[in-house]
Formats: sequence, C-alpha cells, structure tokens
Amino acid sequence: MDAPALEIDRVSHAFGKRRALDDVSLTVPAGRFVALLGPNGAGKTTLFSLATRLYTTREGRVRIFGHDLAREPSAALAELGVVFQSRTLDLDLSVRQNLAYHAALHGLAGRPARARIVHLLALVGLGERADEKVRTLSGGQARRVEIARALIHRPRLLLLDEATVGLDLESRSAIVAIVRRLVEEERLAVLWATHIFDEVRADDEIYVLDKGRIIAHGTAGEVTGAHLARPKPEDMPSGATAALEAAFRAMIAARAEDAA
Ligand SMILES: Nc1ncnc2c1ncn2[C@@H]1O[C@H](COP(=O)(O)OP(=O)(O)OP(=O)(O)O)[C@@H](O)[C@H]1O
Repeated sequence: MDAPALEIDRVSHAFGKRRALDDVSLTVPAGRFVALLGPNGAGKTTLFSLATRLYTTREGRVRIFGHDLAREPSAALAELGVVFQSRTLDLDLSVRQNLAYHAALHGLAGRPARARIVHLLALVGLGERADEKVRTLSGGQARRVEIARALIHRPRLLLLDEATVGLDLESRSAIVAIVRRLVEEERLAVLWATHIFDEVRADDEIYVLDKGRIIAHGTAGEVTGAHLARPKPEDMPSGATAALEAAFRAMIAARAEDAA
C-alpha cells in the first residue's frame, strides 16, 4: 500500500506569542482529494508554509509519501506541487516562458520540457494561449497556468491554498473541475484549502480548521449531519452547500461560546 501523500502529524506553530497552529494532524491519502475548510485566519496558509518548508517545523512532523520533510527534504519536495494564494507568475513573460523557466529550475529542459508544457497546457485548457503574455489572461486563466506550472515536475501531491479566491463563479467551477479530473484520471493527491462551501461535495473528506485547531473531520456529509442534529426550522438549509455552511457556523459559534 502507498504511504499517504501527506501526513501532518501533531504540528504546532507560533508567531511570537500568537499560536497559529495547535497540535494539528491530518492525512491526505495517495490519489485522493481532501478539503481543508477554514475561515480567514484559521491557519491554512501557515500549514501550507510548513508543508512546503517555507517555515521550519519545530513541533510535530510533516511527511510526504513517507519522506520526512525535515530529514529528507529533497525527496519529500520532489513529490510536491503547490499553488499559493498570492499570484506568482511573471506577467511580462508568455505562458510558455513562465512554464519553461520553472521546468529549468527542476532540471527539465529541451524537448522533454517542451513536450511536458504542451501536455500540461492542454490539460488546463490553455494550449492556444501558450505564446501570449500572462498579462493578457483573465484571473482564472492565470490560476490554471499556475496549476500547470505546479505539476511540471510530475509531483504526486498538489497543495492549493484558496486557489479560487477572487474569481467569478464560472472560473471557479472550471478550476475545481480541472483539479478533480487530475485526481480521478492522474491519481493526483490534492489538499484543497478553501472557505467557500460550494467547492466541497458531500462525499469529500474534509478537515475543518478554526483558530489553529482541527475541530471536525469526516466526509462533508458526516460533518454536516453531526453539527446540524437539531437545526431550528428557520435555519433548515436548502441544499448540501447551505447545510455545510450552516454546520460550519454552528461549530464556530459553539467554540466561541465555550471560549467565553
Ligand atoms: N507572518 C506572520 N506573523 C505574525 N502572525 C501571522 C503571520 N502569518 C500569519 N499570522 C497569524 O496566524 C494566524 C493564521 O494565519 P493564516 O494566514 O495561516 O490563516 P489562513 O487560514 O490562511 O487565513 P487567510 O485565508 O486569511 O490567509 C492568524 O492569526 C494570522 O494573523
């Protein structure tokens, strides 16, 4: 059996006195889509920064396909692709140039690099825009280039931090569909961080992060059921997305009451 794509094992992280992550554990199995749901400030970006070794993990362990990130960083990071929340493409280079530059950083050049770029741009539906400057693309298209770029070295795990933030509904749906297809067809493992409920399906495995702690884990359907046991009639949600959102609000409210 494959080692899990990602194991976050009892990880904590503080910025000075502010504890951004507190004893967080989560697992993304190989070839699976897992969502990390949390409001702004929950700690999602901090978790991504630790999983990509931007920050050093001082408490707890991160393993990628069984490779300990602290002890075997090269082997671990070779399996990892990441799309950060903030945009990082060079706007004045073409789509192809952006990808070629990134390929070179991974030691991929010449014909194999060119072929990989063509393949990935087709995968994200941008084959025809390869020679246009990134500046001419829409926000959603630029995000799709970032997904292609993150996959250039054939990682088996992709982390996406609020990849659809600021995009219109149509662009968001296109990106979610591309990522889900990569999971189904290419057996890519994905950790999808979001605070947008309609990106999560009832049968998706989710972790709910709030104020640095995992407060719920299960399928979205299970989490919704557990936290909406006694909904008030006026709160009865009309669909799966609304149900998850209502459950989420119930959890956060319960935690706020406990803290008071
Ligand atoms: N570099 C930093 N220095 C100090 N505090 C930080 C730093 N980065 C994050 N924090 C704090 O850590 C907590 C978690 O922030 P983080 O950015 O990880 O959350 P998030 O879930 O990604 O939210 P968002 O979606 O708004 O980015 C917040 O209280 C934030 O203010």
